[in-house]
Amino acid sequence: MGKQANLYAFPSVDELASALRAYVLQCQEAGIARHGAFKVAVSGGSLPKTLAKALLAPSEGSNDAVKWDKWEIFFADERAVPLDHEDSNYKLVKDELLDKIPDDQPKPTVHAIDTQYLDDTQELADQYEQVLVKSFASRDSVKLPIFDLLLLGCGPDGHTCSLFPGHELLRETSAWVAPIEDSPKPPAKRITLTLPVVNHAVRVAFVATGGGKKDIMKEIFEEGKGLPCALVNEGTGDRCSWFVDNAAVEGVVYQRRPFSL
Ligand SMILES: O=C1O[C@H](COP(=O)(O)O)[C@@H](O)[C@H](O)[C@H]1O
Repeated sequence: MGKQANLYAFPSVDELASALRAYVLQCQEAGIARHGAFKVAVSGGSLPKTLAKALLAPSEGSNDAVKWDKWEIFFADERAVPLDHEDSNYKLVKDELLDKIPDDQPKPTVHAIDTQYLDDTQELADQYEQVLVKSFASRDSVKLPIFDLLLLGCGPDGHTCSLFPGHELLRETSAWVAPIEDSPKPPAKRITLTLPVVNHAVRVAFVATGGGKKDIMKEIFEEGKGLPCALVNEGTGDRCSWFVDNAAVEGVVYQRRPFSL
């Protein structure tokens, strides 16, 4: 059997956040060593809050520093709304994390959507794909962009990014970024990284917390059933790590690993 996703379960969100920090910083150092920058895409939903807990904690020395000036932050998915709209993933990440980076620290480069294309989700997706093309080199020279890290959430239906169970977008093979106009979770109009891009990342980390996630975690880890999160597990193997609290995996039959880098 091929290598499987790592499942790290913690008694509390604080313990999860501390391990997540160590993991993200290891990915940061690997990205900087590879190409002088850390290219990371983040989700909305419940992830930014836990991520902020991890990254805004005081540094415990030079090996534990968030090098914000090296960070290029992209969005794993985004809703087709203005950047100050309550549904905007950019606003969520800004409010929870970016605005709380202490003033004496450098700021990351943040790649938001271009809101002049909100009325045309295909164009919105194409324009965001061009942002990736500029950062990762041309589509002619690279078949797929390789993110250093994707930080993803898992919806209660098993969706991740804006890739929903049973949706035709799961079969997209060519686009890096795709529009969706019929998201079952509002708002309906969004753009998302496609499954091939997600599965091509150097590392993928899911964060899922709370008892509300345990039923879908059981389905993902015990049955799969083509759920988007399960497709990422299958596509990335042990490049994929789940950071969960015990409540999210209560009763889930899947081997937990002790966390270590
Ligand atoms: O709609 C979305 O939902 C997912 C999952 O959110 P969560 O609140 O259940 O963690 C999120 O990852 C995605 O970015 C967002 O657009």
